[in-house]
Amino acid sequence: MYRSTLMHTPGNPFLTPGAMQVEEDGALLVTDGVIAASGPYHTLRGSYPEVPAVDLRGGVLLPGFVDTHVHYPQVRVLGALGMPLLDWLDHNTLPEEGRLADASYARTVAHEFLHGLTANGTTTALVFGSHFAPAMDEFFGAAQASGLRIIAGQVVSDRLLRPELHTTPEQAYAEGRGLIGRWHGQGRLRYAVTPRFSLSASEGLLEACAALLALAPDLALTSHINENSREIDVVRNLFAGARDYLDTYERAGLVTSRSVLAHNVHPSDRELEVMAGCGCAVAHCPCSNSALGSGLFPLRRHLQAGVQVALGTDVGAGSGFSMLKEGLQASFVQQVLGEQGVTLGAAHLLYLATRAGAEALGVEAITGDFTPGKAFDAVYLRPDDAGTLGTVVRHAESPERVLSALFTLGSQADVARVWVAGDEVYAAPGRPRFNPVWT
Ligand SMILES: Nc1nc2[nH]cnc2c(=O)[nH]1
Ligand SMILES: [Zn+2]
Repeated sequence: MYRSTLMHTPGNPFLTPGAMQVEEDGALLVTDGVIAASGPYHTLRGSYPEVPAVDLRGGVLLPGFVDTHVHYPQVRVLGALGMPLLDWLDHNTLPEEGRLADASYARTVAHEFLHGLTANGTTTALVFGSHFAPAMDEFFGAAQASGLRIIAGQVVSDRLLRPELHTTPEQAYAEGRGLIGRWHGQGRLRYAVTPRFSLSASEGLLEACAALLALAPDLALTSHINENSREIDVVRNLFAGARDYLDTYERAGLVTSRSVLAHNVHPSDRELEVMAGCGCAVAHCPCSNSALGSGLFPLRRHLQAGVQVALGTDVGAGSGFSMLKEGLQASFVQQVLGEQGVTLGAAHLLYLATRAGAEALGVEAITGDFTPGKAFDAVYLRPDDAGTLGTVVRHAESPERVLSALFTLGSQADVARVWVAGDEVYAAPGRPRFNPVWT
């Protein structure tokens, strides 16, 4: 049993006011990694007098974060500011992605990347992989050892990047099939078919991706869409017969309820309608959109069309692995949009960072909130008493204000412990260990 302040969003606060549930002195009973009961601590204590409680008072226990868009080979190139997308790819990012041809280099990067996720409280992620199959074997091996829930795949491209990053439709299919056979469905791992974006993918390569997607019903598909105006112009010229950017994927059969497309900063109404109809989700990456000057995300139009939206950090165009920071930036972007924006309160941010991500990835029956029956995937945030966040939290007048302070001021430094399916996958170094106590 875990005793803490609990906050989670089993409902959707965009549809239902009051969708966030808070238990100021709450408890979760966890059996074999699954939440068996939840409620006020004293109620659970009465029902389960013999069960020891881990005392996590003084902080807040949230569902583990779900990052729906983050690039494994880009951890070392975080922090290059001031470039638009295509320059940033050419000058900053693709040279580094080429270095993952060396499997031992890739192994080190995989560990650095996975540590970034766990240390920030992310327990589930849809990960854009490397162009190299051996680098993906290294990654999946490390991901399996990390205990995280990871959906990832080899990135494929056959034009306009750098020659060493190009494949062919035949090679992409053969390597993807091998990786799916070795890793898809192993423990907490799943495979995502991953064409980089239509700009770097011929129609033949997109068809090879569709053939991979047909290999199993629970494979995912992820790519980029409508991120930057210059990128959109290039795609328009490359696919003369396509109605719009989405159509380049649609014609290949890649737009389904298993698809998660990142960015969509500049969608047409038709694209939003098709995405909503198919149940294709959008990974909104506000830090990346701001850093690359891609634009201000039209959240209101997505919500009105009924498109599922979740959050992604988009490391390395974004600003790090913190889903708290991503939530804050999402809120800032909507504020900057003025009347066209959607005011995002703490409950919206928590939903976008947890349950919405689980829905986008089709894993909401397993993770994303603390309803009994879900896995115990959780992050324990314990601000330092001496810091500004500690001061604000101590004086906050409501749990909602505590949560918005966590999004505003919280960081990796406040992540004390992280669990996936009841397994502790991270404990902050130098923090006191919380031993089970009888209370
Ligand atoms: N932000 C971002 N957009 C992309 N579009 C194609 N590749 C990338 C990438 O690595 N990052
Ligand atoms: Zn990306």
